[in-house]
Amino acid sequence: MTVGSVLVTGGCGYIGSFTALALLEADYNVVIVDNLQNSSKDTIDRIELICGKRPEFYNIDIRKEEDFDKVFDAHPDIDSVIHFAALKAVGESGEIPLEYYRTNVYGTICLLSSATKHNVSNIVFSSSATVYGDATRFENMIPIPEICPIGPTNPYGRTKATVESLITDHVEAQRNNLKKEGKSGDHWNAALLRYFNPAGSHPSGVMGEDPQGVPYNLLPLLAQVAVGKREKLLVFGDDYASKDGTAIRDYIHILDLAKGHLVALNYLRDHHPGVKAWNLGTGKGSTVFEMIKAFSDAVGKELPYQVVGRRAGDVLDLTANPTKANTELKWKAERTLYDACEDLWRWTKNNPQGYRQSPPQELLDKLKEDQKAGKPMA
Ligand SMILES: O=c1ccn([C@@H]2O[C@H](COP(=O)(O)OP(=O)(O)O[C@H]3O[C@H](CO)[C@H](O)[C@H](O)[C@H]3O)[C@@H](O)[C@H]2O)c(=O)[nH]1
Repeated sequence: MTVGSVLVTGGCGYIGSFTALALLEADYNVVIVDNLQNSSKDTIDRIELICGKRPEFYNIDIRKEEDFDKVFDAHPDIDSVIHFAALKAVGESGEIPLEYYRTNVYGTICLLSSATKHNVSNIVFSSSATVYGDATRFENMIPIPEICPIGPTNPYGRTKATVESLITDHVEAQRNNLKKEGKSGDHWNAALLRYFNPAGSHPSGVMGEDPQGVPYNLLPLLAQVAVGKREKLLVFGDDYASKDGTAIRDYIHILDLAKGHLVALNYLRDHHPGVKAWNLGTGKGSTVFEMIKAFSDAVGKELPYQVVGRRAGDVLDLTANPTKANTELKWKAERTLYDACEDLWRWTKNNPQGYRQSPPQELLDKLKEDQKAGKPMA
């Protein structure tokens, strides 16, 4: 028995694949579209390995509305979409902003236009805490609540903020237009999920983040230092106004984040709230030095680093106030930073080539044992 069918754009990527897994485990049908530019199709096999169900997959370009049309035509049961597909490197977004707007903004226009033709009216959008920019410019806005005015500091963040407006305008227009026709527009809903820094891997060690090319996020880079692929971590600035001078982020375990998408989708389907923004974070900030220490502890050795200058576009503190999601969605991050570091290390040491090699037999045997014993994996 399935509870519904969901299109997951970018479903082979890090957060997308874990969300696809959470949806399948909650008995949703999942259809993934992904162009595999920064992800691997092997993700699909790992999802199936863990939950015994396989999402459908289409390799499409989200900048082509007709590609979406074909997928929706083939799956008339889809009524919801979770939209991850996007370019996401902050630094790169300053070098090729047109590509960022073309993929992130125009790609979303293609999605919404096609979705509308096919009566797909629940939209969960993968936004980012980046939309807030430097929240320390206001008084009392750390940890950051959703009412904090947005003000992204880089083109990537501005594409996310633009897409939030785009989705809001479209959903509100659909609701109003249907009302004018004397119909209910209540089935048009959107969740704008502003999440903080995703971290960690699946506890089984068979699924994790597998960035293609050079990673640019702190934890994947630290993981490369731990396995000797990189000599040391460069710490971008120790002159911030934090307790140790390094910048503060709210690191949230990937399984908690994936669950947040599931509960947001269920909330849209059950409560028809219109458009809502929710922060998905833990409410606890950690500095870069604290993260180096936490991951070094998980690895069991000191990881070398060198302090260099600040990275352009970085801000001092992005820590969530997750109260709104805690109360409205009844969702709370349950896993600790320690869990995230342990899980990331298990994934990294067992899969040094990411998805390009099979996981070690002992992990597969352990997974089977846990499944037989009915142990919940997520
Ligand atoms: O080699 C590195 C990489 C990062 N950092 C520092 O580590 C912290 C985290 O940096 P990440 O690049 O891992 O993450 P960001 O906070 O810059 O951005 C991430 O989290 C954001 C929300 O908080 C957005 O979601 C964004 O898409 C995502 O990449 C920052 O203070 C950064 O300066 C380093 O010191 N050295």
